[in-house]
Amino acid sequence: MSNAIHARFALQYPEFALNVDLELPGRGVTALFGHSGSGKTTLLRLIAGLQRVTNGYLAVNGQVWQDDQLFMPTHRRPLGYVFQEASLFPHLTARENVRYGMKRAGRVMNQSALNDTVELLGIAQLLDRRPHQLSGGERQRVAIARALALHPAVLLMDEPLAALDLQRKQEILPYLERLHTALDIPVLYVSHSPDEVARLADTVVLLERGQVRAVGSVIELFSRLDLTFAQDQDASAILTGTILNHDAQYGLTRIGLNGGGRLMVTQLTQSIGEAVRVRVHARDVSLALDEPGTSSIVNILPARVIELREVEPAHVLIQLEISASEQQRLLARITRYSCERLNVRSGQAVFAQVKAVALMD
Ligand SMILES: Nc1ncnc2c1ncn2[C@@H]1O[C@H](COP(=O)(O)OP(=O)(O)OP(=O)(O)O)[C@@H](O)[C@H]1O
Repeated sequence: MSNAIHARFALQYPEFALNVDLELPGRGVTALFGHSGSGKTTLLRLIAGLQRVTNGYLAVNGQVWQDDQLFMPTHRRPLGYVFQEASLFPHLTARENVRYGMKRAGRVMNQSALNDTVELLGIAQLLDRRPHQLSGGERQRVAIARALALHPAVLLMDEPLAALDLQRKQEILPYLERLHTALDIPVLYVSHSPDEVARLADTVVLLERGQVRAVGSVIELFSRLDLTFAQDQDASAILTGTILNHDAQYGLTRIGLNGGGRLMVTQLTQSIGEAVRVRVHARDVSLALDEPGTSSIVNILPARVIELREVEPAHVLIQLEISASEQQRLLARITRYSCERLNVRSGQAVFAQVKAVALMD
């Protein structure tokens, strides 16, 4: 089902108004992204039924959870909710906490589904421990397993990494990354971190002051010059491709970009043919009008200038198209001086020189 969640809510606080009408996909991770106070948590709580407004409408997989006549209470909604801090029962082991989730669902999760969840979150070694014997990241993984044990129709996550330090975040991210491919239910993931969104999201809802500013694929929204992602110091674009080969002698991996073009990155562990997403920061991309000859930069991609925008007095952000058929876009951040010297204009054919590439999955 392409659009499995339909949510329409209007809410008015003395100093804040939320007004959304959203159709969201039935699979993959949808990030609810926005700055502090933009209404992310409020929207998640409305979907969970933890907060109630009149005239709201919510349907998940064709099942109405709220309309003018009906308001399904939270405990009857088939959803999993993961909070900023794992709210595990302190007197129960991790296994008992997960089983509690199953019992609450009123169903017995079959052993193989349970094993899959335990495997997905890598918690097999932790099942006999109590919450105080787990790190913050481990507790969150158990909390996610418990939420999944409810057999939810949707998994709601409210900044599940916010309470963790950087090291714990790094530990848990690979488990969260698996969610978009492993689960066949939608995940709504509240975040105010572009890094997390770039790594984890398939779809993004960008909220600004309680309004939906944009909805679309993470790839599309990151490369748009008019949105907050590109206006950030860490502006970046996301490219998709597959592993072509590894060069053990130089410790490099070659990636074939979807739609054409190649990128060389430091050696990866993925096998040949595997799909990967890479993130390229705008500050790591420079432009040349002619194909550069001898250069220490190995990644040079033919591109076409789509759009330019001044971001600060001294810099210009440029959106480049690498492949028209696959909608592969790059961002380049160059000085206004260089931009004028090269006389960069939209529609122009250029060469993008990519200094560094971060791999995401
Ligand atoms: N019960 C309430 N009464 C009045 N105002 C509220 C109430 N709850 C939230 N707000 C206001 O609504 C706005 C949105 O809050 P919300 O928690 O949804 O934002 P958020 O995007 O999740 O922010 P953060 O990233 O800081 O958690 C804020 O300005 C907040 O002060």
